[in-house]
Amino acid sequence: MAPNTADTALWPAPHASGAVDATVHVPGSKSVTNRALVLASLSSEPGWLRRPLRSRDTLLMAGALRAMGIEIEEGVGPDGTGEAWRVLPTGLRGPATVDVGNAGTVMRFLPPVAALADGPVRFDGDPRSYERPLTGVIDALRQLGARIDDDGRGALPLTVHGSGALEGGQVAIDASSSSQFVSALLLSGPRFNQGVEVRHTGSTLPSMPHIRMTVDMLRAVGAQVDTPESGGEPNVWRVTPGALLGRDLVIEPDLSNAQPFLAAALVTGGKVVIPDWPAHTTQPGDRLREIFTEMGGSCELTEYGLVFTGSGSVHGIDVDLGEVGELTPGIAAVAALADSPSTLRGVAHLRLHETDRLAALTKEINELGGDVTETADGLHIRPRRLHGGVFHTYDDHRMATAGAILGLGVEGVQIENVATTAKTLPDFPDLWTGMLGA
Ligand SMILES: O=C(O)C1=C[C@@H](OP(=O)(O)O)[C@@H](O)[C@H](O)C1
Ligand SMILES: C=C(OP(=O)(O)O)C(=O)O
Repeated sequence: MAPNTADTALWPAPHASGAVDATVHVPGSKSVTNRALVLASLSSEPGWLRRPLRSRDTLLMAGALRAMGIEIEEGVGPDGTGEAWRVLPTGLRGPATVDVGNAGTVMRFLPPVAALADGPVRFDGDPRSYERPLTGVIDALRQLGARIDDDGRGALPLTVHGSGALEGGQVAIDASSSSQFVSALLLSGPRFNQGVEVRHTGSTLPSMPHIRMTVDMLRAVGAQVDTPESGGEPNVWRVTPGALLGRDLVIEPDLSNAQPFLAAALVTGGKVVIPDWPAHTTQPGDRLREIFTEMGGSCELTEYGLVFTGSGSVHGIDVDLGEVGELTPGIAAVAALADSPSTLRGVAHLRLHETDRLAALTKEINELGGDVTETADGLHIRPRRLHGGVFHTYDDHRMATAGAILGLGVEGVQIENVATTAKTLPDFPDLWTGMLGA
């Protein structure tokens, strides 16, 4: 299937002439929006998503659920303000065809949903989606009673032969390559006849905050979930079968997409305010308050939102990003502009993200004159004086935003295919130039 139209045009990344001082309204969270769409589709009553993210990944999720018979009406919310989507769950139908694009959430969260449809559901996507791991989901669904046709590689393309119900029960998987395997099975678990018990058998498990997000959102729609943190066995999650409630959910801003704007305050010694930063959240981007403070900034969480201020100095950091891997490209970009070296650890699984992010960051920063080396599970970054040049993005939204951060401090950086930010943040170029007052 054809990838998202690649835009090979070069976008001159704006160079900051001084300290930024801006308020940036960041659109809704990809991870929350796509979980909310799945849960609302599996509910026994209609629900609302308010301030959903409208981006390639969330529109692919909505399109896929619609293909399986769910009605999703896009409009304004019950109180007449702001965008809201109304989800009307109906029986899940096949035959259907799902385009996952390169969305991990779509390719992992929907095969379990498809197992509940009453006919075959064919999954296909961008060329990169064929390379991203899916074994945990495919093997688990087979153990739980589903029939799946694939080409034996444990990846897309594939067809799930839904039979209207799935027995469910106990399953053991290795989710060391993606936390999304665990989230996928838990999200549909309440609708399996016996619910589901997922046991992770691998030695590491990335992105724990995203698994907590899954558990919290399941509980918010009435599911009963037992977790290692609630006194259960380590690495075991249990979801009891039961009906899910329709909710009226306000989607939080995407804190990982707030990262480039916070980085702008940090590298220019300026100030950026992100309204509606949640006081409590499972989003991994919340760790930026601590990480970017250690790198030289300071922040204050007010009722209005997060106020983040750079000091004019940017320091290197030695940090394990295993829990918050999607923050790595932005942290690497800041680290390349710092006054001391950095070591980013715990992120070997990033080699299987939108692109091999460790290889891509190393190559692209070094081509601007940087000194980055790959380690077994991360990056060493020794800041050097950088120069302008083309920053390739490999259809990876976070490579594009990382390049924009570098451009603030380095004149003449040109980002290839900035349009790839549409995966999770279609407004990025306008928000960025707006922040800079251009
Ligand atoms: O469940 C989610 O919404 C996500 C989980 C993480 O995936 P991995 O565990 O595969 O890194 C994260 O990197 C991705 O951006 C979103
Ligand atoms: C890894 C990411 O996305 P996906 O949901 O496609 O895995 C990401 O957004 O950084």
